[in-house]
Amino acid sequence: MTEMQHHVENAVLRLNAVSAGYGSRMILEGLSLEVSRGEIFALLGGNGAGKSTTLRVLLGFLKPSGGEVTLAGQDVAADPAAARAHVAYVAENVALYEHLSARENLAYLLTLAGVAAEASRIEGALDAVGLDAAARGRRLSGYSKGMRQKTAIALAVARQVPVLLLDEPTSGLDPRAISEFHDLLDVLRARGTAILMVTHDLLGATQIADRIGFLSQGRLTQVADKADGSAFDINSLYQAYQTAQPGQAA
Ligand SMILES: Nc1ncnc2c1ncn2[C@@H]1O[C@H](COP(=O)(O)OP(=O)(O)OP(=O)(O)O)[C@@H](O)[C@H]1O
Repeated sequence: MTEMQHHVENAVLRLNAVSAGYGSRMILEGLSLEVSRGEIFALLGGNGAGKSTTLRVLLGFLKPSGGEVTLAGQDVAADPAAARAHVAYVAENVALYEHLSARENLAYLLTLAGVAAEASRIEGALDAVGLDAAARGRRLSGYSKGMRQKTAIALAVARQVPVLLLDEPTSGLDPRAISEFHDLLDVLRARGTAILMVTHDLLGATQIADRIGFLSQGRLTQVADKADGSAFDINSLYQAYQTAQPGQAA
């Protein structure tokens, strides 16, 4: 297999020259971005840069006016429901059932997703995310934000989806919860999950991401790759971030 083929086959999440917007207002203008198996891509950009719009396009809720979007090889525009079967999306404010326990949430949501809700699958997923065993039978209404997030990610683990989309996952988490969250992302990366994480946390991104991209005016203006050590220096990235946001405070 050639280098090029290898790259394309490993790209589980792929946006190719995507343009999308609302009415006549274009937000994404020829955005190309790929995330491979076992890769964490952090997407940064100022308010209104189009990060959430990118997630909406990936989830098939906003149809691009140009370009292609594929998840695990499935064209999103051709069959959004089929594409969504390959992806788990964890919003900033995790949407789960407050009156149900973590176990009950998983059992219910797995059933809705058409996945067998066996106890062993549920416990295995809750083990993988490190949710305290004593809390698993308690209602979510008493959970911290970090525990809710673990529960939401456990659903992704139990569904065995190849793609995970995270929207500002560390906002509102304390340093210890952020560190646990990063450990969890490490586990998912090792399992081969392709992770796209929208964040404002540049420091956290340098700690956990393999690549960091800056979105500005509907395009990726900079992509830093951890494999190139110097490119992951926080100071130069901060400057790149500022440059990517003309007229905006970072
Ligand atoms: N449903 C909508 N209809 C019209 N315009 C919208 C809609 N949703 C978002 N926009 C506009 O699209 C632009 C990009 O929004 P988007 O939410 O993608 O930005 P973002 O990068 O996620 O920003 P933030 O960091 O503030 O969450 C913004 O100017 C926003 O006002």
